[in-house]
Amino acid sequence: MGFIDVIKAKAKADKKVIVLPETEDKRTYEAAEAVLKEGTANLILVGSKEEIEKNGAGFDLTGAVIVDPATDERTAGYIAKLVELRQKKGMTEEQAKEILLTNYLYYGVMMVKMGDADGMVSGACHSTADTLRPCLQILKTKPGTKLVSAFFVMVVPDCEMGEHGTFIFGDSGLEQNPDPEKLAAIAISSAESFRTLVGAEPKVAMLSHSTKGSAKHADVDKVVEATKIAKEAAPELMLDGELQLDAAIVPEIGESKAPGSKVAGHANVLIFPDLDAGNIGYKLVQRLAKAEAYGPLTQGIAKPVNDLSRGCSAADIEGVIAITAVQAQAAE
Ligand SMILES: CC(C)(COP(=O)(O)OP(=O)(O)OC[C@H]1O[C@@H](n2cnc3c(N)ncnc32)[C@H](O)[C@@H]1OP(=O)(O)O)[C@@H](O)C(=O)NCCC(=O)NCCS
Ligand SMILES: CC(=O)OP(=O)(O)O
Repeated sequence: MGFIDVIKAKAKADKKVIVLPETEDKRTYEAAEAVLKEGTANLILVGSKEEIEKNGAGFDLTGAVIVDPATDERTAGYIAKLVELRQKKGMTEEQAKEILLTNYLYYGVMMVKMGDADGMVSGACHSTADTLRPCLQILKTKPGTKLVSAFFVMVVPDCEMGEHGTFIFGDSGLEQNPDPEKLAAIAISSAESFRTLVGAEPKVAMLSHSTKGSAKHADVDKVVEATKIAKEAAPELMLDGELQLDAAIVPEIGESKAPGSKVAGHANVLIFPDLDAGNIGYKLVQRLAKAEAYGPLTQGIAKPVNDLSRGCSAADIEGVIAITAVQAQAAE
């Protein structure tokens, strides 16, 4: 079985409730129909009942629960809770009401916060900033974590590198220019995500345009420092840097450029030095190597809420729903 089939089987074994707030997008219904048919999750669709009936016409949504914020009896409680959570940021009751009645992403996040759903998937027709901001503001980081970051699971066809073609790319979605401490935190979280989702031992490469001092620049120094911090914080983790991409994943190049490294040539978790590299890198592999790309998935957050690219397909949404359900199982 491939990566996503294993994830779907896990999701089915202990079904979770996932919220889909993008009820204006046809791909949401296409994905919802497939998820309900396969039984990977129970679904809540958030939006105006009339709009959902109109936009979802022609799809079999049997079993999906429709939640209309304008009429749902929980809305008043969500408004009060949002005010309580964001009062220090100046949020008034009128503002909270306006947000929750008009922005279904905020409503979906409040359903997760209040325990009325186990996770949320959004981002097919909203930018990453608009998708993740409500999660960061309302759900916050999970205990023991200071940083939320984002990663992709990449499944490259006909590839023996990584974990038989499966990799995690981090951060490819959220932290724009992480300093060494943040880069180290992204690496450690990405290793944990790899264990949870791929079920294999992570081998983490801290990527750079330099391998073991072959180039000199402040950008290289940042990755060297991040590698040092990560090794100190997680000495048991197989992690090395700074490594160029070829040295990280091609065994013979790893051996020649970084002899003696346990990670070089065998990395399955790739940590990019900044979001430019991470976001461009995942899209290159997705589009040119025709890899499956699931994400941006979040890590370090209190409850699972995951993003999508606006370029995603319904099958990508279906995959991310199953992954979100498995993250919810793991968080229990
Ligand atoms: C996600 C993002 C929107 C957050 O930044 P922002 O909108 O400027 O929001 P703020 O900095 O005001 O942060 C909002 C809240 O989230 C928190 N936060 C922001 N980044 C965080 C992180 N990485 N981890 C934990 N909390 C974070 C802040 O502390 C703040 O909390 P508060 O409001 O309770 O004080 C921003 O990092 C971003 O735009 N990232 C790039 C996304 C993108 O375009 N990706 C490319 C496509 S995938
Ligand atoms: C992940 C990502 O790049 O998202 P989008 O394509 O929506 O900007």
